[in-house]
Amino acid sequence: MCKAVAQAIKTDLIRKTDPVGQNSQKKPETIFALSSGAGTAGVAVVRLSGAHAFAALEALSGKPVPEARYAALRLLTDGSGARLDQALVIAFKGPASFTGEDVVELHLHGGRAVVAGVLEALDKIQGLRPAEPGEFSRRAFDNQKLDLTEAEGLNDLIHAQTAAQREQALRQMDGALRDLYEDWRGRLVAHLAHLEADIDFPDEDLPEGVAGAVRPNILSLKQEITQHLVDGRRGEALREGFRIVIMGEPNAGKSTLLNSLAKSDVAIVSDEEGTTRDAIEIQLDLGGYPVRLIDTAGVREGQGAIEQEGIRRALARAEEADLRLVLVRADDWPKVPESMQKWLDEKALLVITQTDRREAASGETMFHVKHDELPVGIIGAASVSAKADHGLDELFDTLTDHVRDAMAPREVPSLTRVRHRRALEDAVEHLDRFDQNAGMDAVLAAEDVRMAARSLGKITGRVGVEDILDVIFSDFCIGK
Ligand SMILES: Nc1nc2c(c(=O)[nH]1)N(C=O)[C@@H](CNc1ccc(C(=O)N[C@@H](CCC(=O)O)C(=O)O)cc1)CN2
Ligand SMILES: Nc1nc2c(ncn2[C@@H]2O[C@H](COP(=O)(O)OP(=O)(O)OP(=O)(O)O)[C@@H](O)[C@H]2O)c(=O)[nH]1
Ligand SMILES: [Mg+2]
Repeated sequence: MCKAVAQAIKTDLIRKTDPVGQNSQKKPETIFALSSGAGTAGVAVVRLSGAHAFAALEALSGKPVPEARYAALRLLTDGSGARLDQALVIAFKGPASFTGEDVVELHLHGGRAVVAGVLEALDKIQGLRPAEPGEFSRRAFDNQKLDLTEAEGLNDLIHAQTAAQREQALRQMDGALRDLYEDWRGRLVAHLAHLEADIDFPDEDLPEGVAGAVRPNILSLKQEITQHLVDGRRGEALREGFRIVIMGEPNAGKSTLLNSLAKSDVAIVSDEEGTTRDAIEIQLDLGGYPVRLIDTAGVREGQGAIEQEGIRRALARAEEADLRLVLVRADDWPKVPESMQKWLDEKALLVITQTDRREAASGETMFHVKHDELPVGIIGAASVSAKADHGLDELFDTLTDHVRDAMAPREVPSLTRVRHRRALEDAVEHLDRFDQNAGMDAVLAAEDVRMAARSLGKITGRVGVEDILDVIFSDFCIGK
């Protein structure tokens, strides 16, 4: 019975670790799309990929395809002979191309009529059709030019807004995450081979069985994965933007601070309490790191349904913040409003606002926060006056330092996506189960390791991902 199970596991392992692409049977159609950005530019690039790409170029140019990977100037005309453009064209012979198929690039003049005319002419050619979003990258994946982490890195690079995002995306495209996850998977598969051999041919010299012997190795691997999981969201924050939420009572000066940091008049400011209702989000680049700065409704006992909903949203944003700026008016300090006390924790920076008013009222020349008045456990404190333009540069620098600390790359590449996080959590769960089964049931223990290896394989796309591929690639732009 055991042998049958072991055989089944082995067969499954071999089948499931087959790269997905090799199972795709039918010849894909030839696709085309505008691959350069939307809007008029000097040059626009239309890309074709598939078996009919070269024939299509011959049809448009009326000439033989130029030598692979050499640019050539060609007059393009449509089926009725109307001139479309004097274009630079390049052919890439598969498999030495981005997709692994025959690829043609048409470098056109960027005008609307040129691009539209060429796309229309291509659409009329037999065997060609417009590409779906991400379809070029999907083909590169199917032809093993990219694994999923590299494809996701490519998509991140296209959307990178800051230097640090670009750096992280390039690192992922270089295969940094693939190497890390494949290394872990490879080690699990090696352990699995031993476990399965032991099921077939038990080793009488090892009373605990092989499961007992490989247990320490597997547990230390689990430890490595767990360590990677608790990196404080740094890679994800870098991809999505680090969320800084401004919160406080009405009239604390939240919207004023947002406008100061944004250096732009984004949010309405007034001395009426409850001015801001919707959360207002802006994007900042702090030292190359992407930040989403969010102004929220002042927290108090809400006056009416709309304000109450605003406050509910404010608290929801505060909950998911990476950093909270908790604003307290200098006039109130050192009293902290009841509603803000619970938010002064290890994710909070206390910001004392409107110091000019307190100085005017008390005659203090320079307002200072006394160290022993600060709540324990918070990140730090700052004091500002928007009116006197005081402390804002310092706050800006403090935020930049904090954001850099939170997102700067480390030696080991960071986790960048929830999809990867879920798969790694699954793997850890299976390894926990292995730990429980190891001394008791060799067959179950082997199965747990196999499942953990499968979870890791899903990240790079080695196994069992057919169902999620459409979701992943449809997130890409058309032409990519
Ligand atoms: N004009 C143009 N520029 C572009 C792209 C493109 O597709 N076209 N790229 C699109 O993303 C990026 C470059 N990426 C590319 C990646 C691989 C191959 C390629 O031909 N690979 C072959 C040969 C490799 C080699 O010669 O070293 C292969 O992998 O076999 C081409 C472009 C950025 N710039
Ligand atoms: N003197 C002085 N007044 C300020 C300062 N910052 C903000 N104010 C004033 O304080 C009032 C409230 O400012 P807002 O920025 O609208 O306050 P808020 O926290 O966004 O208020 P709500 O949106 O109602 O929750 C406005 O009249 C501002 O002009 C400051 O540094 N000094
Ligand atoms: Mg406001």
